[in-house]
Amino acid sequence: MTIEVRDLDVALDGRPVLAGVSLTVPAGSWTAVIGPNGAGKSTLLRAVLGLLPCRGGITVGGVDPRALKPRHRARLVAYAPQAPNLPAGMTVFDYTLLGRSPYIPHLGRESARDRAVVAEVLERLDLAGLADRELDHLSGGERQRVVLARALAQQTSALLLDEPTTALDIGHQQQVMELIDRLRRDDGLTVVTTIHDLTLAGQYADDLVLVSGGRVAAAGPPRRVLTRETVAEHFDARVHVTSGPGGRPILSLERP
Ligand SMILES: Nc1ncnc2c1ncn2[C@@H]1O[C@H](COP(=O)(O)OP(=O)(O)OP(=O)(O)O)[C@@H](O)[C@H]1O
Repeated sequence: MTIEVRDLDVALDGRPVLAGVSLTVPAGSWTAVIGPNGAGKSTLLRAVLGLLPCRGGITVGGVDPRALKPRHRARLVAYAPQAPNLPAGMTVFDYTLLGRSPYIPHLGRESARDRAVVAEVLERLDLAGLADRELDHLSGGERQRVVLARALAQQTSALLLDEPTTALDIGHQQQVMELIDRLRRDDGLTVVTTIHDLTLAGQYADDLVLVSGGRVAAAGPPRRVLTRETVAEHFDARVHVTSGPGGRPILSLERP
């Protein structure tokens, strides 16, 4: 399911946040949106979801999500926000089951299949042992995986993930990135993630889109986008870039 954004303008509180943003994410591919703090990355994901008033073209699988009712939109594209509100007292299983809401009839109950999908997702995310735990009794990294679990339980063809790895230790970072990669290969998912770890972004994504000051400053394969000069210009950081496996760039900070 291809995601297309054309000449997107978003203003929040009367202030332009994104201007003239265009990008294409081919079906079954993974694009990472990178950029400095406040550049507009999360705003871009929320606009693609149809959650923000904006000007410009947006289609997911040829459909404009802004034209859909929330229930139908949630069957088209799933979203894991950076800092969601997690209801205290709710269990991991029940929270993940919320991802099945778009499939449960009004005034109806979840089916055995809905519960089986949730159990499978929890298993894949190494959360099965925490299924009965309340959300406010989880670590930050566990909470982050539960938010991802809810999005995966929606079983959409397009997945938007805002900073899916920030609170995770290195093992769980790798596990989550490998899982996302496997899902898109096995199930043909189209994935867009924002991510701050540039090396991690470059290791996994097919394409990077660098958003800076609300505009697309660079886009393309990681080795073209992640250059020493680009990182210096847009992040004000000094890095050394080497070529890793498959020519993918590996960045290390250089002390001034
Ligand atoms: N509801 C809002 N009203 C007004 N301004 C907002 C609102 N939400 C975000 N902004 C502003 O829009 C800009 C872009 O924010 P956004 O969260 O998209 O950035 P980001 O690139 O995701 O940043 P970070 O890397 O820090 O998460 C920021 O200047 C932010 O202060």
